[in-house]
Amino acid sequence: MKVLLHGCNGKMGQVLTRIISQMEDMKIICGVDREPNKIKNPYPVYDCLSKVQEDVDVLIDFSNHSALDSILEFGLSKNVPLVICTTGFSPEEKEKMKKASEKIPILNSANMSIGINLITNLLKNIAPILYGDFDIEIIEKHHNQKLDSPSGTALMLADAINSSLQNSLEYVYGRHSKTDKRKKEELGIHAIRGGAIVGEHSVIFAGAGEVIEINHSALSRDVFAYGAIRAAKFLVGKKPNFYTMNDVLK
Ligand SMILES: NC(=O)C1=CN([C@@H]2O[C@H](COP(=O)(O)OP(=O)(O)OC[C@H]3O[C@@H](n4cnc5c(N)ncnc54)[C@H](O)[C@@H]3O)[C@@H](O)[C@H]2O)C=CC1
Ligand SMILES: O=C(O)C1=N[C@H](C(=O)O)C[C@H](O)C1
Repeated sequence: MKVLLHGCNGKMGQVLTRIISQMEDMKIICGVDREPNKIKNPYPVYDCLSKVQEDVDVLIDFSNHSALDSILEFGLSKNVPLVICTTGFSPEEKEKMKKASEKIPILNSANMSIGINLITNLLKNIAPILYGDFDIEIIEKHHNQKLDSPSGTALMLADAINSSLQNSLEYVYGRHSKTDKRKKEELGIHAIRGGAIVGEHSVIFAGAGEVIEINHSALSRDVFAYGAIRAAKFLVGKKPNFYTMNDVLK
């Protein structure tokens, strides 16, 4: 399988470079990064997708939401499936992704780990049982280089809870300057940034007499890279559609 790695010189790009270099059934044919010369890679790196001439089977993206238009244009014009792992997309950008997936297979997930995707499903089952007696809050912690906040995963977990409650919740991002009491329909989302934290998410159900906390810690970035590789293998050969990690794990 021939891979184009978009965002190849970033933290995730370099983890994928290391892992795929040890694989026999996958090869990075070329990379794209807006800082193409930052790192010496064992494959050619271009500063934009329009310079790519190589034939590839799949594009894996860990870059920045601002690159979405060029990624969709590349996928649509060359009929290349896209595994989009970047976070921080606006609702309009997510809509563009879904529209493009009518023509090419696109897989998008804010978190490529098995654990977070299992928790997402679990939350859809337990939130309707607990809601009413329990207040729901999400806390996420990440390294000090992360650009988007709250994390894509925190939003994905919040959306899973909200969709199981007929989208009746109001997201409250932090509580700074708030002077009124918490309302039942609030879903608090809180972001912490520091050091080298890879990625930690807690969903808290706080009741009058007990607290349930569901935690996930990524111990290294390898877990996301292995998920992206699994997603790429899943996506090649699939019909045009919008896929998530749930489809991969089914
Ligand atoms: N879905 C998942 O499981 C995971 C998603 N992520 C997301 O992946 C993205 C990248 O994460 P990191 O590797 O930690 O970030 P990073 O900042 O270390 O790397 C991003 C790379 O993309 C490049 N880049 C930025 N804008 C670009 C553009 N317009 N065109 C081409 N290249 C561009 C940068 O030069 C950099 O080398 C973030 O959005 C992050 O939240 C990160 C880890 C796991
Ligand atoms: O930027 C990161 O590092 C991560 N980003 C993703 C997110 O925004 O949820 C996933 C993971 O937690 C690491």
